[in-house]
Amino acid sequence: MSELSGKVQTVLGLVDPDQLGRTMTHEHLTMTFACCYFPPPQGDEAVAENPFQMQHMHWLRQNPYSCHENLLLQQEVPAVRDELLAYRKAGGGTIVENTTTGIDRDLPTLKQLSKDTGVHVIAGAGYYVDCTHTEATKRMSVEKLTDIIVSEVLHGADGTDIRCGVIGEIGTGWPITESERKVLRATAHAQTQLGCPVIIHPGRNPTAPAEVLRILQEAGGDISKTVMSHLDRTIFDDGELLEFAKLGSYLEYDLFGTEMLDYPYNLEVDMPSDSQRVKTLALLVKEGYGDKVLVAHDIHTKNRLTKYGGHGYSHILKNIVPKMLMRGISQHQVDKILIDNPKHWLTFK
Ligand SMILES: CC(=O)NCCS(=O)(=O)O
Repeated sequence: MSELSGKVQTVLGLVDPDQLGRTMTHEHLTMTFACCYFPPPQGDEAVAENPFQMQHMHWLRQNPYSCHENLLLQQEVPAVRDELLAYRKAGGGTIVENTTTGIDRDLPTLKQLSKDTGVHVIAGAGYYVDCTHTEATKRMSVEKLTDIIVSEVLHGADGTDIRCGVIGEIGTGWPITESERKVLRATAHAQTQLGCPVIIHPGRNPTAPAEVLRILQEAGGDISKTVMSHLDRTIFDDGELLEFAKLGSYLEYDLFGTEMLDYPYNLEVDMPSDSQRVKTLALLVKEGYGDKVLVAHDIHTKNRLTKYGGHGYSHILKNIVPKMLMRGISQHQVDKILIDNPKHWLTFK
């Protein structure tokens, strides 16, 4: 039996799963999202150049990806440290930091943030979406990719001895590219060796999540230990959602706090409000999927930090939990979503 078995691996080492407490399973503390810059609407170029003023905050919420500076979360380490202290005060215990290769993972900073704040931080192994894969990555065999991912968990990543505790977020687009398929197969092979948690960023099409699970399953992956992220911007029809839920992965609503009229990466998408997200969680619980639901904010741009008038990492604990209770989700069920489900997912087999 490996030393990881029955434990959770944080950036500060192995911990007992009962120590995690309330857990956000999909956040970023330091990363760059420059890969996904989207040009501003015509006529808004001047605002986009200089957006961090009070009168531009609404614009920034509507167009977060159209300002280069907004995509550089890695410049905000002191603000993130303050946010983590506030998160602890609000009752938070753990954050899964989903930054993988391609969007500037910074393990020494994650380790320091965890030491400074007492929040458990779990880092992600593997690769983000195709446009961030280097030519060298694209040329690698599945076996080579598997070895790298396994080593990031067992020995440390990016030339450090800081070890990752999950694989992901593994990035996929729509359609899924050949390079992304190889990374998915490598993810499944690494998961088979390690018995570890996996988390997926699906493409923006309602059929993308099921297709990813199919590829993972064919390569031997453990779907019951895999999280499907970003369902709030991916599957909109309740019937389709319940069909997808039958496949057995964790179901993650991780864009809490995001309000935007036009979702630039897919204009077909109507981004739900937080109230609509809570309604969907209540549906999943009622239909018997309460032990599969996970939640987070997926903070990946500056404007979502409280420093810039955003909701911050404590929004779910402070505002969404009361709303969940008001909409008939029991305290017992809330505790499952925030404590028990993350704990079971994050514990190595
Ligand atoms: C960092 C990341 O991948 N966030 C997801 C943004 S998306 O617009 O929901 O795809």
